[in-house]
Amino acid sequence: MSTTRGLEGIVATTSSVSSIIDNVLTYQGYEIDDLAEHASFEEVVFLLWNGRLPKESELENLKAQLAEHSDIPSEIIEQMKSYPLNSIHPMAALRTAISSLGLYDAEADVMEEEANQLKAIKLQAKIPTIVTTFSRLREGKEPVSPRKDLGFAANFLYMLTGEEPEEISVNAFNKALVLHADHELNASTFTARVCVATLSDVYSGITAAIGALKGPLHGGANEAVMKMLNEIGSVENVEPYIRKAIDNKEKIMGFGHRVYKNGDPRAKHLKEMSKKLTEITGESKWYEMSVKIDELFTSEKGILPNVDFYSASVYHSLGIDHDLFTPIFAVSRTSGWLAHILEQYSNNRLIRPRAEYNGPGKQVYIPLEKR
Ligand SMILES: CC(=O)SCCNC(=O)CCNC(=O)[C@H](O)C(C)(C)COP(=O)(O)OP(=O)(O)OC[C@H]1O[C@@H](n2cnc3c(N)ncnc32)[C@H](O)[C@@H]1OP(=O)(O)O
Ligand SMILES: O=C([O-])CC(=O)C(=O)O
Repeated sequence: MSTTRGLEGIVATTSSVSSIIDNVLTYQGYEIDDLAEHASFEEVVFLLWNGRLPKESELENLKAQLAEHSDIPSEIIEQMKSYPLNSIHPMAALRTAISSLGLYDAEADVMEEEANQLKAIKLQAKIPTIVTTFSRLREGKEPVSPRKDLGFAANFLYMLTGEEPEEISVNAFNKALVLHADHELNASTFTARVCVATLSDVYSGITAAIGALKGPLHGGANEAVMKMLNEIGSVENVEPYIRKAIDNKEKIMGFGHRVYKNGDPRAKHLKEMSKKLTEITGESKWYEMSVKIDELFTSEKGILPNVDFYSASVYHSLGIDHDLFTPIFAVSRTSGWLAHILEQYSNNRLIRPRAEYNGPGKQVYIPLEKR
């Protein structure tokens, strides 16, 4: 047996959900550049789950279903009120609340295809409400109920603030959701597939995936980028900060990728959005600092920014709390996780690789009193 650290380069499944070939990312054959430019998040959800773009009536139907299921059980709100609201990370709250949500779905363990499709709708519809409810509760405010007449992106921003968002914010947020929706066999998606391949339920799969996304080497990096930008504080401080980090062999968050060695195709869209939004907020420094970090780190190390790097200044410009960046990633990626979960069920086999043993040789048991 031979091993590959971190399963690098190992092809672990076939999938038609998304692909990364020659640095080009596609969802069901549609290039990300095209989708980022033209598609609504709801269209992308339909695409990922059905393998084709929706017709107008199909899109309306999906939107209506998402709106219909967007309220969360009052028990979940009550439970959230009992969380230690001001000391926990919203990703921990989200992981717990999604797991609890399964308790209130009488069909959680029903394995028929139709039941699983309905669970997918419910989860996609409710995850924004959970994230925004948590955010409101910890601010000591009443949760804002979802508005059935707003689209997915607008409704999220509305539930967060209680105010109808401006079109420019909705468009930017929609594009960010589209860009984060799926990404082949990334760590959290693989986690979801491993979980449901035991024929465990959809809620377990999404809960497991949230746990994997939370880490700073994966989805948690977007919040870590904003922390770094805050620490640096000004464009002048970029160079000494980054040079010191390079000398100390520290990681620069938001850079590097297991698959993309020539750059993440999503980053340019977020960079452009960061430029526009920071100009509007009058806080161009976040964009300028990001560009300077990018130029310096790329030229010194040849390591390029990933999706998490410029998304930090984008979300900050939308007025979103920094520790909600990763939950927002989860709101979008739930669509991809669900597509992969449904695909896994449709052609399932238990996922169970091997480990090469490197522990001690044969040992003889020594009774406790003689050790
Ligand atoms: C949505 C997402 O999940 S995108 C990724 C988000 N994560 C981050 O931004 C965290 C920072 N980046 C990283 O930690 C890594 O680049 C990962 C985890 C994304 C990819 O890891 P791997 O594929 O294992 O890359 P690996 O660690 O082998 O990197 C190769 C070399 O580049 C270095 N490197 C990679 N990324 C970085 C970075 N961000 N900062 C500094 N050095 C880095 C590694 O230290 C390693 O150097 P070495 O060969 O001298 O040991
Ligand atoms: O694919 C990966 O390893 C990480 C990533 O960029 C994502 O999940 O979007």
